Amino acid sequence: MRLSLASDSLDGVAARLVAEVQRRGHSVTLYGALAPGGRADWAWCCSAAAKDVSSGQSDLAIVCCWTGTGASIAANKIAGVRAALCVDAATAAGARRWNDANVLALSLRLTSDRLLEEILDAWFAAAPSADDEDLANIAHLAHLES
Ligand SMILES: O=C(CO)[C@H](O)[C@H](O)COP(=O)(O)O
Repeated sequence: MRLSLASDSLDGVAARLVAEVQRRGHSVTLYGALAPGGRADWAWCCSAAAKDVSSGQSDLAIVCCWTGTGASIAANKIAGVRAALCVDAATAAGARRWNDANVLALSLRLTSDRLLEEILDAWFAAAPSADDEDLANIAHLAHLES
């Protein structure tokens, strides 16, 4: 898959994130502190990664900041984006399955190297649900956005 990755700093697991995503065979487009030269503030770099998903340039995005909150808020401002701040593997799997989340937001403060691997494994393994109830929820999000 094509992934856009953004982080406002190289603290914590940000650098490892790039390697872990590539190790899983995905191509990456980098923003913020992951791509020196670009604007690294969380509102800018995380929304830029989310715009790639909205435009179809990327399949998914992963956005990071110290808390993960700014990253998720910025991404969720972009049309068609459903960003989920995940702190463990079960939450990441649920976000993909029930929320059809197309952007994963991570906290650099909370996410250890081990946790990163677990979250990414769960995130990539899970697929959006085809249940009517789940699809209705996602459709309602689109309605709220329109
Ligand atoms: O968590 C964040 C936003 O939600 C940012 O990573 C945090 O505000 C960055 O702070 P600083 O630029 O002082 O390192």
